[in-house]
Amino acid sequence: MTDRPQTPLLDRVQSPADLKAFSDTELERLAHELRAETVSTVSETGGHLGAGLGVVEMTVALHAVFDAPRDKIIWDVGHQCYPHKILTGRRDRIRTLRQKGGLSGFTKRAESAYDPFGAAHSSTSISAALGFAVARDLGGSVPEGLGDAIAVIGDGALSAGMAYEALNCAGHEKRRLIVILNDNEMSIAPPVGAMSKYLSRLYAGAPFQELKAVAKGAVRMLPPPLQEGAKRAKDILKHTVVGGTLFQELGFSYVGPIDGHDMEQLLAVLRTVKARAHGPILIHAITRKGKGYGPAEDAADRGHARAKFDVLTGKQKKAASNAPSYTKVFAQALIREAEADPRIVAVTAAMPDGTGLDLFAERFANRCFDVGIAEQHGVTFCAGMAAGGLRPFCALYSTFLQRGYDQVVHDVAIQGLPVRFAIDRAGLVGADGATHAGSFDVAYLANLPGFVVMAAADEAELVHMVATAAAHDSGPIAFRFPRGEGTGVDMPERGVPLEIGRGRMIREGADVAILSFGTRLQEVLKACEALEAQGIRPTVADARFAKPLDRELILRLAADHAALITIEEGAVGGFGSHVAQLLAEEGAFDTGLKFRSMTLPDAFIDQASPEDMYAAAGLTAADIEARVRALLRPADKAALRA
Ligand SMILES: Cc1ncc(C[n+]2csc(CCOP(=O)(O)OP(=O)(O)O)c2C)c(N)n1
Ligand SMILES: CC(=O)[C@@H](O)[C@H](O)COP(=O)(O)O
Ligand SMILES: [Mg+2]
Repeated sequence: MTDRPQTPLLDRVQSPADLKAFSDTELERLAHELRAETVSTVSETGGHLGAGLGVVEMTVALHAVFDAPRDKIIWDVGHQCYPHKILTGRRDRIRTLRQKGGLSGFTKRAESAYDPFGAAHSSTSISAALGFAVARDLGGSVPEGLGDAIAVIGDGALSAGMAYEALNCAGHEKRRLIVILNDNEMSIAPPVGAMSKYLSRLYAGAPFQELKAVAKGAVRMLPPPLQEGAKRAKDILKHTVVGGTLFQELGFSYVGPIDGHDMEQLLAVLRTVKARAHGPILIHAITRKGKGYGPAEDAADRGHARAKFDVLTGKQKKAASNAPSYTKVFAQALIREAEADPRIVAVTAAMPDGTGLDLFAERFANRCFDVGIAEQHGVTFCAGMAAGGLRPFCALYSTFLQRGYDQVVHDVAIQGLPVRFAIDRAGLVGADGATHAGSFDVAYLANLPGFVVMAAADEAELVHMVATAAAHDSGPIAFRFPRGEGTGVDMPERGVPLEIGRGRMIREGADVAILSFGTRLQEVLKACEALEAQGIRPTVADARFAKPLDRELILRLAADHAALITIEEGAVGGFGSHVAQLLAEEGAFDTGLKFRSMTLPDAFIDQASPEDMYAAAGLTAADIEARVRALLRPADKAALRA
């Protein structure tokens, strides 16, 4: 535990209502305390740091001016919500963030009435806020009441198509709706794209400088007509920026740019907007990611996410690694393939570090594309490049690929285009919890005609799968691998393409066959040791492919064993379901084969360590052992041995 900061004002806050009694000067001091409390918390828990530090003043000002939970404050992504959680009655549990049984690292409806809408994937806030605004206007009813709807969205999140769909609809609806654009000129990596440049231009000029200069007189900076009444609000708001803005063209009143760390200015703007605004209004606040904590502010990622760290130095407390991460192995394998094949290109959707494509970009700057938070575009962009004769690798987290599913079906699969999907963060990911679990990709890809779907059992297998994907030109292909370290196996210099649809035998036994798909293989092998000690001899195979299935291998396992168990790090409807379908079609059950499919349960699993999450999912070595024993009742075992 670190030395906790002194927080006399914060100590008086049980709920946002307590902020109403504070003077503006006290609110400013409260923000300092809240920032210190946030740093201290994340130093103990790890988690998302920089984004929360950047909205400390905004959080205080919003809660001081508006009346949550009646007013709905919707944080986009939710990774910046720790200060909000501290102010909304969760300070006593804040140091349980992202841990088993603790607070979620994101906003979550089940956790608090102050989290009116859950998030963790980006760019949903404006749509959700507009939904609340319509519910308010059309007589919807919720226990806390329905007041203002306020979306706080980052400049990075504003690169996603969904945000524009919402702005477009909100501008048309003309309902009172407040959107705060928290512009810190950062995504996780530096932001990309023309929109980002446009936002910079909006505040690069004189107006923001003027606002800064007169920060102390922020009320006066608001165009007088705003104070005069609603009928001229639109005009007033327009004057804080030179010329019209895209947002105005979309039907929003535009206020800004304002200094998102200047409490006086924030309070003045929010109070005026609250009192006067009609229709949709966008407040453009300029902030700095990591604000107020040197080691975060000075970091290239402005302290986006951190392991536990020392507050004084910012040094993170990371466990030493025993093996390279799957992500790095993927990136290096892709670089090797790309050295040999100039047609290989790679796409990331705002996650260059997370997907390892930062390494690829260092080597092949003009063959690597960061499209921003735009998974849908990223998928179709790859489809276009594939149609044009390139060999695109679309590197996405499993959970974010969900965003691009229609594009996968309509633009890639139906056209049979050879897009290579490198699916990182497959399976349960730990502290980010259910929103980030890579549970569904096998289920939603292996049902698509023409798709090849692979899962790596270890990092050497991953290298071969990268090579397999590079060589596969006849249609779409996907390979999945988990977050974190590999197993430490010997690594090949370069991958060798696998035969499509062929699994591999790991060990020959007799009593039961275990067919593994993905990295649960390590748990299977551990279970086998325990089973051997009890006189049970399992056969183990690594399926490698969920599609096409290795029919020959599976039918042989079924024929040679009384029982067959599949195991995977994916939801029901994935690999095991396809195996069951094959066995049923081939009549394997008619001859009495016992079959079980071990998958993730039909439930969303809350955050914990990956190990605890897999225990909750019933996919550990002990679970496998128990499943085998339950299947092979003593009578069966005796018969098998005879
Ligand atoms: C659909 C989706 N893609 C990718 C991510 C990963 N992600 C989380 S936060 C983030 C950056 C968001 O940038 P911004 O909205 O500007 O917020 P900031 O962190 O700068 O405050 C990204 C890419 C995500 N959460 N959701
Ligand atoms: C908020 C968000 O979506 C990302 O910051 C995510 O938490 C990154 O996850 P990894 O740590 O697995 O890269
Ligand atoms: Mg940002």
